[in-house]
Amino acid sequence: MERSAEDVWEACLDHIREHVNRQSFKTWFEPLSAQSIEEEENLRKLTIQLPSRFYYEWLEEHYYSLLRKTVTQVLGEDGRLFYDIVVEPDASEGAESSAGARSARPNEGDGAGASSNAGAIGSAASPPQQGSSASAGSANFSEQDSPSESAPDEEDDTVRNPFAIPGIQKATIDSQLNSNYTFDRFIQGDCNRLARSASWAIAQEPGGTSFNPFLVYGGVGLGKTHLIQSIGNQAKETGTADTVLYVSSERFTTEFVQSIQRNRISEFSMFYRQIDLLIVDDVQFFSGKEKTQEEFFHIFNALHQSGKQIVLSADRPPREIDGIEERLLSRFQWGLSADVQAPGLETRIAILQRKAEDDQIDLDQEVIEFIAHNIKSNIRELEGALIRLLAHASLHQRDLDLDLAKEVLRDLMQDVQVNLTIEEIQRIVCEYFDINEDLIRAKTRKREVVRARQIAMYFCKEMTQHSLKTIGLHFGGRDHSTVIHAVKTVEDQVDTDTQFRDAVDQIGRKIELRSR
Ligand SMILES: Nc1ncnc2c1ncn2[C@@H]1O[C@H](COP(=O)(O)OP(=O)(O)OP(=O)(O)O)[C@@H](O)[C@H]1O
Repeated sequence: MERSAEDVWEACLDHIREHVNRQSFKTWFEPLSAQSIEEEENLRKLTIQLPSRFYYEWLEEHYYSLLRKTVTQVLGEDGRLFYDIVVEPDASEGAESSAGARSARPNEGDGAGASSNAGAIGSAASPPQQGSSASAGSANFSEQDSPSESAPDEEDDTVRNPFAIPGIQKATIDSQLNSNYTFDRFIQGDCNRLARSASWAIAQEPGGTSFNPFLVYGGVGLGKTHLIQSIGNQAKETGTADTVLYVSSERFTTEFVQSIQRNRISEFSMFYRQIDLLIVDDVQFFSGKEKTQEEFFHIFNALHQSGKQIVLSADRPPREIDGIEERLLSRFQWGLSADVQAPGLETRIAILQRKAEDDQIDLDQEVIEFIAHNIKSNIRELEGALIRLLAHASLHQRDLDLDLAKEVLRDLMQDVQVNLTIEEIQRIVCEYFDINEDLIRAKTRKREVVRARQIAMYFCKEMTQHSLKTIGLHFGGRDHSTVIHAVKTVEDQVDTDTQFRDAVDQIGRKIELRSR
């Protein structure tokens, strides 16, 4: 008799339960539910529902192999696991896109915070087959043997309204916001007080304060994206802005270039002029891109003149951003610029406590304090330490106690290469393969360039604390799923190809030597 989706997923859960600890199981697997089981093209496809995009990213990063093995065990070699991210409650429009998500072409409506999406895990030894997607948070993989990468941005031809939800006729704009980035989850401290207060004021009355534009600046992983997205989420929730859009400057640039290629500049420009609250992350990436700056300048003026709110972030004060035209730089400073700094001890403790609470992790205060005492530079590292601790506890079936924290942090300290930058890794990898560095940031899919790009992404993930998003951005605006795919491709090939493994080892040693 055919087994129902629930039965199949139950069998999967039984298998998973044996391989993770109780805490991890409760946190990451219990909230998932089976949606459907289908036979298609000789594949047995089990679809499960995930409560949020965050789950998708977490499962992909931490439990990919386990899920792959589980699906093989339960469904056989032809088994495939698909994800469907449940429509988030505030996204009423998402219901329509949810239905279309699994049949949509890759990257239709691509973007963080889309209300639905789906990804796939293949049970065979190869990386997952293509999962159709309506969100940047979804899987979107290419074949293992293919030299091409899965770079959703490159395949997207929906320039007309890049952020519209597919299937909806009127210009319903998907805000691209991550619903986890809220004020509620943002811990205030001396390091971010001004930026946080100004953000809150703006969210109450977008365009109605003198903080327009509002620019948040500061170093890596200090909460800029979280804060500026909180403004968008809050404004949407309380209805102070109808049309909110979050976009990275890299994504803006890519869409702009595509609109030129497709002769659709006026549509591009019209699209941005409809936004009531425009949030642009990492504006330093506009540096040196004259045409994009010009377009952004006009959009900025149009929005500002009609009282619309503009929120920006940068990794340094506006005056220090090179390669941006003076007229744009001066506009960046019209309103308010506020910095975020590295958090002090109390704030670090509060952040860890909050994270543990949100993720329902039982953590002793002494463990929290130990992490907070030892990880000082940025909040992403702090989160990284907590995640690592969870992963170790889960993988080695250990208690989350101080002893484990000490072991894990020692490893972490050894792993993090001091001052190692993404650019440095790109340079070393390109030198090794004797290719021009610009190529790995360009769109070329030549086999040798793709290989170098994937290896460089792999080392950026392994040896720096940058987020997948940031790594992707440094490789010509690729998104985080491309980085995940690159890392898996390299890991798989290291396992099967000794020549390739030697090359990766040698590059790893070169990076280590130069980064000390
Ligand atoms: N004050 C805070 N309270 C709670 N979580 C925070 C805070 N600041 C940052 N975080 C968390 O730290 C992580 C990194 O933050 P975020 O991505 O916003 O940093 P960023 O400054 O934009 O970094 P980058 O420059 O690399 O883009 C996120 O998961 C975010 O939720």
